[in-house]
Amino acid sequence: MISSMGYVFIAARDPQQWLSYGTEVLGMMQAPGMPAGDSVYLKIDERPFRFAVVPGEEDHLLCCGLEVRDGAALDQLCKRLEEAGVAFAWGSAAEAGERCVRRFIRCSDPSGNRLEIYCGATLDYLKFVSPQGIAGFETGCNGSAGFGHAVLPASKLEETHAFYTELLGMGDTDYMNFRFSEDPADPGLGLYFLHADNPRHHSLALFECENAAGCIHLMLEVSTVDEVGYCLDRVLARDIPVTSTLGRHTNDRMLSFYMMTPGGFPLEFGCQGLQMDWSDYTPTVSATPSLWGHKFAL
Ligand SMILES: Cc1ccc(O)c(O)c1CC[C@@H]1C(=O)CC[C@]2(C)C(=O)CC[C@@H]12
Ligand SMILES: [Fe+2]
Repeated sequence: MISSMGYVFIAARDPQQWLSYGTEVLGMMQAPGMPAGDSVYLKIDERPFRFAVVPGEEDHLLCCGLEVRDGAALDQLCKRLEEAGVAFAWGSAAEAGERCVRRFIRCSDPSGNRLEIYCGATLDYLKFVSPQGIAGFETGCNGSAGFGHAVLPASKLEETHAFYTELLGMGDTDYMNFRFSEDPADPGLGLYFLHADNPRHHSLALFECENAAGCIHLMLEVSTVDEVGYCLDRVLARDIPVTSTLGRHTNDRMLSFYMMTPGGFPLEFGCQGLQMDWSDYTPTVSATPSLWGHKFAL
């Protein structure tokens, strides 16, 4: 039912930090079609914006914007939330306008992650001109594959997984269990990878933990390995902490590295992620996160 991970709202003590980070390091574009003010809007494709950074008391992820295909899908989803007794509220017309969507609702998942679920996203078709010369980000036709993925903290892992799969209709892609100790009694920490109705291997992952920044990481995908390398050079030139070295993930074959953002959470920057066909897919359980590399510093 969810078609993609469309946008995020990020709270920042100083949104201007995100402007320089987003444009100079990530190669995103300051969104020309969005209001200039205290907030910073960053664009990577036909969508007016993908990251909205608004002034706040703390640096953290505010919410994820999940896209559904049309108004009927949104109404159907609301019915399911109502039947399940999940509280939600309609955004106002003015708020929908700010997001460049027709209609949206707000709700929270069982672990407290805030969501907006919307339909009717506007395509502004303003030419994407990367300040770092990136030809394009991988977001699918008209941005239908979303900006990338988000990994969210889920202290109530199983309940939260059920919320996204059974209520929102996302699909299981993969599961991993991380054991950080040798103790055989240690159950480890679970990580669910979930897909939306697009070819991206996962649009959302849920990691069994608490997290002050409200986000384990966000991911952006570019088209070539060179753009990943150029970005890594920009990161190193600015002494931005690399939270994981370059590596290739097992499950989605993404070649990526992770860096710290001004939001207090990392961002994964990668390429070559698998394009999946969900019509004939069996969810997997993976024993290891990476084929090579990805030495995590945190
Ligand atoms: C394993 C994996 C596959 C595909 C991805 O896009 C991806 O981000 C990951 C790694 C996710 C995960 C994380 O972000 C938090 C820290 C984790 C749990 C680790 O300590 C190893 C794998 C990491
Ligand atoms: Fe990731």
